[in-house]
Amino acid sequence: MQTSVIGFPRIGTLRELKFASEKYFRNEISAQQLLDTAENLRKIHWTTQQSAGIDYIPCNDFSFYDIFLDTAALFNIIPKRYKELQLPELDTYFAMARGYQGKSGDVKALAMKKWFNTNYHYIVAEVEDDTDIQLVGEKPWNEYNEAKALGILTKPVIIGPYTLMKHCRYTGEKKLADFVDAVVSAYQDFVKKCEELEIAWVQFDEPALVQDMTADDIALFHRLYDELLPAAKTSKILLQTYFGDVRNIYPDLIKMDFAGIGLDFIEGKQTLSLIETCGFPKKKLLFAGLVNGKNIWKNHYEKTLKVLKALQEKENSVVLSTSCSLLHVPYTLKHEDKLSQTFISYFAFAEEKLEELHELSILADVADYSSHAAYQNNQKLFAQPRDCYNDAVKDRLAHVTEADYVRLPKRSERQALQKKEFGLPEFPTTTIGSFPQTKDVKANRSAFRKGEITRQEYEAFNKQKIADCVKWQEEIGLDVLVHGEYERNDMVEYFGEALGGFLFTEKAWVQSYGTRCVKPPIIWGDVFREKPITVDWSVYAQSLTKKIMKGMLTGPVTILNWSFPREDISIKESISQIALAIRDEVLDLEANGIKMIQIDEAALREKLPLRKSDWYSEYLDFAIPAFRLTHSGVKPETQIHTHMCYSEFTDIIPAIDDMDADVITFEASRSDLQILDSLREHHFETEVGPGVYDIHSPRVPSVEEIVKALNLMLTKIDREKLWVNPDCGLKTRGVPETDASLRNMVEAAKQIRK
Ligand SMILES: Nc1nc2c(c(=O)[nH]1)N[C@@H](CNc1ccc(C(=O)N[C@@H](CCC(=O)N[C@@H](CCC(=O)N[C@@H](CCC(=O)O)C(=O)O)C(=O)O)C(=O)O)cc1)CN2
Ligand code: MET
Ligand SMILES: [Zn+2]
Repeated sequence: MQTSVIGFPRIGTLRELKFASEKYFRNEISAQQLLDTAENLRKIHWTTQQSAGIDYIPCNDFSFYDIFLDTAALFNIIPKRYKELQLPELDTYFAMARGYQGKSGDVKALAMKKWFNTNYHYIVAEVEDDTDIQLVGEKPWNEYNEAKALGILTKPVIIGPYTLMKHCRYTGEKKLADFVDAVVSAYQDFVKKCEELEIAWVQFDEPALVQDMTADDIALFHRLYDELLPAAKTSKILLQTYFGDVRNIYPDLIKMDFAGIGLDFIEGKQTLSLIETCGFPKKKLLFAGLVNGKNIWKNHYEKTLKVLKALQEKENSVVLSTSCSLLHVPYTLKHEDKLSQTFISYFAFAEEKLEELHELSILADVADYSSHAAYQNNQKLFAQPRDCYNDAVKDRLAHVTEADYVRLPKRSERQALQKKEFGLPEFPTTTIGSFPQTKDVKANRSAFRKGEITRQEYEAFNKQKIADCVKWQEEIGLDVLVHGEYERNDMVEYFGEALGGFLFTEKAWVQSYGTRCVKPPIIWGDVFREKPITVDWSVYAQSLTKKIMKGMLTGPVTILNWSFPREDISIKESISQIALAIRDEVLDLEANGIKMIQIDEAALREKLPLRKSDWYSEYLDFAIPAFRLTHSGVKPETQIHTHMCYSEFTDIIPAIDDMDADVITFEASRSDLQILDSLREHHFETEVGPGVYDIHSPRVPSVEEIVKALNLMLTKIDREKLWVNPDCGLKTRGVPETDASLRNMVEAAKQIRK
């Protein structure tokens, strides 16, 4: 059986691309040096896949920032304001991704959005009325030729026309429909170019097919491909889907002229039954996504082989594939020196998944695989009990009652009490929690980890940072302060390290956006809190100021969503366990004099199931109560804040209000402020701080700009409910821009109060 990889991590085993790109941004290396690093990485990634015996190796899955933006740029979808900067091609690209403030002008970055149900983010390309969509780039073929020179024949990957069109923003009068002809002809040119180079296979990624599709969507899909497919005469087109099943369009797909169709058998709940009921054409290749591209547990060979055998019995031509790009898992287990072999034996990262693909493809071809060592070893692993259960946790969860999910008194009463308690000015100013994670902060943590300094020295340094941060915030004139989160590497990894039941890794980085990576902890067993986690830091910070210090926690849904979850118990059970652990922390903070506590649920909206029909039954019905469980035990005067990274919750506003927080801050500055209309429409009760500026870019917002944003907000939100804050934490920012931005923000709040 042949094997295929949808996409491979591009950041490098040890994040070489991240470090090179950041050096380039700081003008420490030249563009050529960055390009060289990239070329070298691609070489390693291709040869690694080749030596693992992978048959369909992707190219053009490499990206300096994001593959969606790459596809847009390939087709000249570049807004005028970036072209007008007249920068070299690479810098125009980075200007779209990161914004640009310099000699050539001042433009914000394009919007960034989460990529389906992952913690990866793509850049939302903008189509303007006069955007002339056509093939202008060379990237896929440069990479193809680069691999070819190494003796490796690859399949170029691009975002397919349907997903591209559905995920672009149309900023002028013209709508999606007005660009269909241009898009078709641009993709036809793409295919032609592939044929000129005698490329055997081309992969069109169409994850948008796993979302609910209307009749219009299906018609659009036909419109695009019915004209495009005839252009492919010698090159074969693989229609690749992932993150779910394609139930709305499957019967159409199998009738269309694709040479191969890639389906997700991991998240696609109905994939198998679709094949069973509608069949799969014998003359097409079925790329069966059976090796999980999103989680890090070893593949259970017995289960996978059963599916493969069933597909083979029906005489399908099957290529074994990953369920999605391996971009979403870390690169390799090789550098995990501190995890014991027992733990390691349960995991497979990207490199190890190549091995799984290879082993499975061999087993699938033999009649009796059960006598093979690879199979037997795998069986042994899954047969032995894992040391991961904790009876006390199970018992506690069993005794949670309905009342534990309800905070009293009701919010409107609490809000009145809290107004008196805190005596804050109108439009209180605050931040989301983290302050710049400067070099010294990371170096201190790194030295502590390597055992170069003592715990006392490590903590003394962080305390000094906190003290400086408190002083800094007082000087800027912020109303509600934070301690700055200097002790945290990442908001989720930090709690993962502190909670029982979690494992953490050393080098298992996964790209989140651009050069930014996360190291998701692994939920190994039942989760519990051993001892207070954040209390000392918060109490210390509060002792330094008369102003209110917000305690800072991460909520259970986000901790779960940004970790690698267990596969042996339900997500709901894991989330509930984490909720109880966070509840203990909330109550300890309160008992130690912390009067405002923010429980971040940055990822709550992010993991909403891709199909609306699953939203409540499979998610919100337990995610929202889990959040309430964390804070229902506090006094009426204690103010509970939450923070969400995306404002795109128009369609679940009642659910968000139902979290029963007193205040919510969220990201609104990169998107339009439509959300505000919806909040009003739904009589949203929670006080709100829609971010007044974008922290994902180094650009400093002017006072006027913020005043304008606030004035607009005031047309939609009651004045006694509006907070003033950036749209997310400041950890990725530098000190100078943070200082300037926050001062402008406080000044803007003052002007508005007048
Ligand atoms: N988990 C998670 N998901 C999220 C977010 C988030 O904050 N967390 N935010 C949203 C946006 N995504 C983001 C993802 C990552 C970062 C981010 O800042 N990542 C940092 C890494 C943070 C971190 O853990 N840093 C480590 C340091 C790791 C490191 O590079 N160490 C060096 C050594 C450093 C030294 O000696 O100076 C090394 O290992 O080589 C630490 O502080 O301890 C980065 O990529 O630069 C920000 C936002 C959505 N998803
Ligand atoms: N409190 C966190 C911070 O400020 C929330 C971040 S949401 C990604 O960094
Ligand atoms: Zn955020």
